Amino acid sequence: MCPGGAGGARPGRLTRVPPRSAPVPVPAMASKLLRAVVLGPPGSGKGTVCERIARRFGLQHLSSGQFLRESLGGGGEAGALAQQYLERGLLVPDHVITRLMMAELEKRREQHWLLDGFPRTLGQAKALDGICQLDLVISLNIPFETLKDRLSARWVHPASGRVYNMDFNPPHTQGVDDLTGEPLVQREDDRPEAVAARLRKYKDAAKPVMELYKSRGILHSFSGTETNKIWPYVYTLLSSRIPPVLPEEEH
Ligand SMILES: Nc1ncnc2c1ncn2[C@@H]1O[C@H](COP(=O)(O)OP(=O)(O)OP(=O)(O)O)[C@@H](O)[C@H]1O
Ligand SMILES: Nc1nc2c(ncn2[C@@H]2O[C@H](COP(=O)(O)OP(=O)(O)O)[C@@H](O)[C@H]2O)c(=O)[nH]1
Repeated sequence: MCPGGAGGARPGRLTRVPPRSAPVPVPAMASKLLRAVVLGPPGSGKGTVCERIARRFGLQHLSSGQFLRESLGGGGEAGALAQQYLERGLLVPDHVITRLMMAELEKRREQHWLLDGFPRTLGQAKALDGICQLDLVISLNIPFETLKDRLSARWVHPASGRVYNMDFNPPHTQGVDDLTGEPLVQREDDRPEAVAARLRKYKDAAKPVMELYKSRGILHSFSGTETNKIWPYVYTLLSSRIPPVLPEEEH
């Protein structure tokens, strides 16, 4: 049974993940809790799209990468294990990320949520199946050249996960995080030579996950080179499932 699901009913880029302690307004008419996933290769705009969805529709944006980064400093077992993998740009083992995500989802039984970065393998998708029936899976298909360009222009604020792009959403002051004033960095694995290998690995792992969700009729794919052009379609899809809390026009 999906955490938060009642009986048989099926029930957070500029700021990559909204503050999870902040109350999220949920419209009174939303009777079922929405369980959604955004899939896509590195640089496809998952974080950007998730942040928009989270704000417009009052969903919690749950980023596996962000949870992992937060767990690193905690001195826990999951953090220590994960660190070795993150440092090498490898996927952490399924049982580590699955345990972490299940614990986070358990805390959010009563909220609408949207997963970013999880599940990434068939094993993870099956673990998610064990606790939850997904309503919606959004897949972002972006050409390789576009991904490479975006990632080489991506700058991040490591502590918060906030993401900027020198063309698309530059920081107010170059090289500095808007909220904290701390320096922005480029990720090692965003270099063009590293990107090709990451994309290959992504495809291999994601293919069976996509096939699974396609076979269930819950996969919705969006192709293009610009998030702003894809966004209205994503907005329309979400609007058919859950009432917006903010109008579409406000980015
Ligand atoms: N579902 C997952 N399974 C295994 N490892 C994960 C998972 N999610 C995140 N990680 C680990 O955390 C790291 C950071 O994840 P994050 O999603 O922030 O960035 P990414 O995987 O490099 O992709 P993107 O460029 O799309 O943001 C990954 O490189 C990987 O080591
Ligand atoms: N030029 C451009 N950059 C974009 C667009 N959409 C997202 N970005 C940027 O591309 C990079 C990757 O986006 P992100 O949301 O981090 O993708 P993710 O890796 O899939 O989570 C970030 O620097 C974004 O700011 C777009 O339509 N055009």
